Amino acid sequence: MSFDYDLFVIGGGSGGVRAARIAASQHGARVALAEESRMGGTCVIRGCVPKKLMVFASSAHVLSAEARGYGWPEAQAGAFSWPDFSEKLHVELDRLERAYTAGLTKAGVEIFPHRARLVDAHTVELADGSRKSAKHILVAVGGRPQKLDIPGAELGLISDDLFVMSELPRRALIIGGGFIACEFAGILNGLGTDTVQAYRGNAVLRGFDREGRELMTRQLMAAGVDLRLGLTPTRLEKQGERVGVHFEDESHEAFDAVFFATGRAPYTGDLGLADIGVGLQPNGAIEVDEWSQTAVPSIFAVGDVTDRINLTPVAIREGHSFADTIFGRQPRKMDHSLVASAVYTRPNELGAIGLTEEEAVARGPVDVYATTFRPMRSAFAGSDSHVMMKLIVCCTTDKVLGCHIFAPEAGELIQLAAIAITMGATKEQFDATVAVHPTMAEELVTMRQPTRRFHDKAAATG
Ligand SMILES: Cc1cc2nc3c(=O)[nH]c(=O)nc-3n(C[C@H](O)[C@H](O)[C@H](O)COP(=O)(O)OP(=O)(O)OC[C@H]3O[C@@H](n4cnc5c(N)ncnc54)[C@H](O)[C@@H]3O)c2cc1C
Ligand SMILES: NC(=O)c1ccc[n+]([C@@H]2O[C@H](COP(=O)([O-])OP(=O)(O)OC[C@H]3O[C@@H](n4cnc5c(N)ncnc54)[C@H](O)[C@@H]3O)[C@@H](O)[C@H]2O)c1
Repeated sequence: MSFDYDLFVIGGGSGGVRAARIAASQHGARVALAEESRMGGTCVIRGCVPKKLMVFASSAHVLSAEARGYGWPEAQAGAFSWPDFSEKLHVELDRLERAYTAGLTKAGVEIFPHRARLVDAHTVELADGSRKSAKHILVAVGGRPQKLDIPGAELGLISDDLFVMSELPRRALIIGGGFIACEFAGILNGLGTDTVQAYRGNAVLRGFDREGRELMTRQLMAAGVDLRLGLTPTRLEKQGERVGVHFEDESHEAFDAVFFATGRAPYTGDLGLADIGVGLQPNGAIEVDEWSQTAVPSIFAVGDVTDRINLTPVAIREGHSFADTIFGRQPRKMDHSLVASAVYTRPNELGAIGLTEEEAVARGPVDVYATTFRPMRSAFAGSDSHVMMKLIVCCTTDKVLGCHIFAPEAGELIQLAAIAITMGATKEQFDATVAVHPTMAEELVTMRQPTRRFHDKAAATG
């Protein structure tokens, strides 16, 4: 049977672009890709990249406060110009979008600027009505932000909206306590918006190490975010130009903008997947095996649409592994067992890899090496900001099972710790590493005595 292409990719985001480019340029496959919106997807256009640039923009007050502590009494951030920043931001995103498109074109990938859906195991239909056949189809359509199912939810915004606002809200509510809620609360607060964050739990960032969560919760409050724990909105209503919000505790307040940061869901509606036998989970995620293959052998899926670990480097690695396996005769699986991540806030970020203390203790036996301290950098400047370095060590193998860092640039630090931990480094090897002094991260190689020992699993968990 002959096909128009060897591979048709649906979705030009992190996973789809990488798979298409590698299949075409390194393995000589005939590849086409459909993208319904902008090339680059969530990470480049409405996620990691604009978010991180906004984190940098929002750091000015923290930096100027530190400068005052270091003998620059007049250091002030001054007024922030959203129009200036926004114009520059969009020039940069346009440049990146062009670079992604050029990379694919150079690799020989044919691009269709349309929405695509599946017709059968080897055929996709584009929004212009044309149909294309392919030996393999890769679904890499990502996810979409989810609002809460409450009356008036249509008055609320989602993360995509932050990057295209014509002006910054004077007073904003962010609903949620996950990655996006914490990063957005930090950004808006840092840019001068009066920011309220409502989270239903008792410490933000569920799933992260408990101590890190508590430090992040305190940091958000200390930075000026009005973080309200144990609170959920029940209804939104129009209140003139503003949005009125009713909460569970029967309180009511008005905001210029309300952002739902309440999770994302795989974007599989109306793709025709179930009709052709592709298995879906209740939340719409495509079911795949360890090779990212669906129940239909010619159809594969990578990235957020599979709801495994929803991070850009994971989508990229899954897409790359798929292309090498299918077109390069180099079978490679993505290993999801050790993936580092970071939450980008100021002054400290939270970086993590591997088991949290709570997960490790439940498995036992483990030793925990942890230190929380005021580093000389913030102490000298007169700030009360505390950092944390933590290693979780298996008592049987001496392997470092987890590392948690709450510190300035923790994203950068955890990236380096992740190399050693992915290589299977032991605590003895961490200890054998000579410190770099004076740094905060030297604590990772100088903690000699366990802070807590959990040798009896029953006692530890009981
Ligand atoms: C605000 C925010 C901040 C983030 N920050 C980080 C971070 O700092 N670090 C990190 O690692 N991750 C971050 N993420 C997560 C990261 O962006 C995603 O994990 C990553 O983009 C997933 O890549 P993907 O290829 O699966 O999907 P996407 O990048 O979402 O790409 C899917 C593409 O498919 C297109 N598409 C969808 N349906 C169709 C269709 N039917 N036909 C044609 N095209 C279609 C979409 O338009 C989109 O371009 C962030 C996410 C958000 C929302
Ligand atoms: N720095 C990063 O790497 C980064 C940044 C942003 C996003 N991301 C990725 O994007 C994904 C989506 O981010 P997110 O912050 O939207 O999701 P999330 O899963 O991290 O957080 C969702 C939040 O919404 C709350 N929530 C969910 N349902 C609720 C309900 N019914 N009532 C009240 N609260 C509710 C949850 O308690 C949680 O605090 C992340 O999981 C992550 O994989 C990564």
